Amino acid sequence: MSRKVSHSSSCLPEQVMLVGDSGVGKTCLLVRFKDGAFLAGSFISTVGIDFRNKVLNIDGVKVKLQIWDTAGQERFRSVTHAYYRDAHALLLLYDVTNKTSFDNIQAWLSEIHEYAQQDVVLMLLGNKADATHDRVVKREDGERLAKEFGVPFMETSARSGLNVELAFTAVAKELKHRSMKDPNEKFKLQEYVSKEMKGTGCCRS
Ligand SMILES: Nc1nc2c(ncn2[C@@H]2O[C@H](COP(=O)(O)OP(=O)(O)OP(=O)(O)O)[C@@H](O)[C@H]2O)c(=O)[nH]1
Repeated sequence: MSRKVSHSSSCLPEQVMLVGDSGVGKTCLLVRFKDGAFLAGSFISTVGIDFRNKVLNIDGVKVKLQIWDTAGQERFRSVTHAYYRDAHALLLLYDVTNKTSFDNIQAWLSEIHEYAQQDVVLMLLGNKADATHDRVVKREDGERLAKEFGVPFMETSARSGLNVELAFTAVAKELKHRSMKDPNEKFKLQEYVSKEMKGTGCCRS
């Protein structure tokens, strides 16, 4: 995707899309990030696509994120396809308590390669890391898969807030650096994520 103008200076929003199977927690992750709350209770599936805006201050520069929450259900897949090409970043989620959602990541990646821009910023998130008793996908499995496909990875929890801010901030930093005119200023998303990431042990955020 060639974006010659600086989005930060032209105030155009950076478009970040949340994708993954139905029920992995895309809406909850967005609500946690936007409002700092967890949507507990009955699960209402997203219909089609929804979006929220949030402005982040990244190293003194305002970065506007327009975050699209897509429906994970198969029947809305054609709607989602239409939005891929305009996305600057994709957060691909699976649910650590749902093996099928993890097994489907390869299919999601194929879809992303087919429909999204070649240089789209991509990050893999293993959500519901708080659900220790129900966990069926180990963190190492997520790490292995991410390494295999060369994408940054972290576990998150919309319930506890673990790494939620970090996931969006990391993407915003990468997008900001890409839109800057100074090519000498390099930002390494993978390194930043590894440095800042919190584990799922005793010290959750
Ligand atoms: N324990 C736990 N439950 C979560 C977490 N995130 C979401 N959930 C629960 O998982 C269910 C589905 O969450 P949603 O955010 O609606 O899932 P979605 O991916 O947006 O689903 P679709 O809209 O159908 O694509 C809800 O019952 C949430 O309360 C989390 O981090 N931890």
